[in-house]
Amino acid sequence: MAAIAARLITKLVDVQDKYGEATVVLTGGTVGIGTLRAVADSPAAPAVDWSKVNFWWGDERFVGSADPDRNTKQAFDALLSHIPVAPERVHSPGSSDEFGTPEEAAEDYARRLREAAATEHAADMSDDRPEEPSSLPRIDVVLLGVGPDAHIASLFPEQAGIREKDRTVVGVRNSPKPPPLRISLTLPAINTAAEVWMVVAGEDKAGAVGLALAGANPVQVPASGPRGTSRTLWLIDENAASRVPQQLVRKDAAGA
Ligand SMILES: O=C(O)[C@H](O)[C@@H](O)[C@H](O)[C@H](O)COP(=O)(O)O
Repeated sequence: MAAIAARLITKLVDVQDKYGEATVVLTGGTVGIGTLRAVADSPAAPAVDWSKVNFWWGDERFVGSADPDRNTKQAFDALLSHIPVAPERVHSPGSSDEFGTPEEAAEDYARRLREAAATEHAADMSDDRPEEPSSLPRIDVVLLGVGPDAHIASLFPEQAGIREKDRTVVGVRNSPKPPPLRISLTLPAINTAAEVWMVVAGEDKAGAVGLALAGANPVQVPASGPRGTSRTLWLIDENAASRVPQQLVRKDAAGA
């Protein structure tokens, strides 16, 4: 995960050079959180101006705000509490302390994303600025783990979330991975990002990765759906890559 961390640090520095700030969407799970820990441990971490990084989450478990299951809490423990973030740039999805249902928390999160997009639109003085603000701010990098069933964020095979076409954020019930209640960005929202990085490790993911790279239908294999507008990177270890045709594997990515 040190290699993914180094790549992320470099990316954030590059984006800050270009735009003055950078926006990253984090994920939960062992690889997502392990990557953040590796960023915190990296001697290159101070190269990023962390006070000018906007943090959002691709999904969150709908539990109490102090629950150790919260992706945001795990991200704070792994990285955010070790770097000088600007609190107003850290956009944690709402918890079950603040909202009665995951759908209400999803609506609130979608509203905050819209507001960030509107603020960005108002500040954009460029000639090619669109007339209307979009419903999402510019996203530079989305990190996504992949489950053994090929889920990404909290979009699970055959469930309503992965079929969602209109909304940017959905409430999720009956998640096969505990806890059952979650909120998640939708695939159309994820696919507005410039870069999507699939971060995957372990042999139990090999089937999911193989099917995704073979171009399976995202409703059955959500991991085949994400596409960054500039690029989509698969940063996977050798075990997770064991069912990918060898011609598609670039060895420098192995062990990432
Ligand atoms: O909240 C979550 O659980 C996730 O965001 C989920 O999508 C995760 O990223 C994958 O399940 C991969 O998790 P692992 O890296 O632990 O396999």
